[in-house]
Amino acid sequence: MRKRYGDHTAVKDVSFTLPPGSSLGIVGESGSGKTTTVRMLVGLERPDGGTIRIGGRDRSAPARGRAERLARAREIQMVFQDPYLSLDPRVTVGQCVEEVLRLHFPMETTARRERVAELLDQVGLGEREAAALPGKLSGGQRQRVAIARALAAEPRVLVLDEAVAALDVSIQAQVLELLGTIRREVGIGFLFVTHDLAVVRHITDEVMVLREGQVVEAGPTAGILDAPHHPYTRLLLSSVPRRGWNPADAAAARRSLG
Ligand SMILES: Nc1ncnc2c1ncn2[C@@H]1O[C@H](COP(=O)(O)OP(=O)(O)OP(=O)(O)O)[C@@H](O)[C@H]1O
Repeated sequence: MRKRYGDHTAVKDVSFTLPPGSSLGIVGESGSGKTTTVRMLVGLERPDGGTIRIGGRDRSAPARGRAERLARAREIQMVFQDPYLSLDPRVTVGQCVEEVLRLHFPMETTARRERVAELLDQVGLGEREAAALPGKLSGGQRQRVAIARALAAEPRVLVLDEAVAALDVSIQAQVLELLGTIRREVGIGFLFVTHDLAVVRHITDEVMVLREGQVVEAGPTAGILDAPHHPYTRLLLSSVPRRGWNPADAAAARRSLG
């Protein structure tokens, strides 16, 4: 698929397949086109060219009517980096999850409330959190709410755009573990947008490296991270701070790539 903004091409040529239940990482420097790619998938941006198909349904053209929009929304859900912005501060956690159920599934109120409790339980939240406004929760808890809300639609694919980037490292680990469990239990596919290669190693089977709106390298995660072929991938790996890391070397490698 392709996307231009004015005379700047944000996504030139990106194409991939996500088998059911698998997890694909999309990595690349800031501005490489990661977010634009997933925004096209979920329907927040319109592609200028190419085809998008989820579960056999073509979604390259804009949705026609409410039923079609809803059906598309059910198939792919997104969790953003900042749940402060994506959760309504005036709506309790329980109501926020319930709204999604009301939108997608006709159900008796009692059954719906039970399902809300079940979804919150799945992400490690209880009655106390269900009754709270998002502002009363920690960052990690809010991200759990965003995950429960996305799961409520029972999507085939969950897009996580820097979904753990804003969390403390220890909370990050808990949320990543939770996501791993959910993938095993629910069999949902993950598209994980991140600049963090440690996260990629932990949570994805395959990885796709984007540079200036194009895929420079793609394949099984361990292979790419342990033996990258493309100089740009090597550069991304050498830019990760670790013992003995020298920022000057990483900056020089970046300059030599142009
Ligand atoms: N709405 C927009 N209008 C104009 N240009 C845009 C818009 N959205 C993105 N771009 C440009 O498209 C390019 C790709 O941006 P994109 O956000 O997809 O990159 P990214 O890899 O997700 O970066 P980051 O990690 O910083 O979010 C950038 O050069 C960006 O400035």
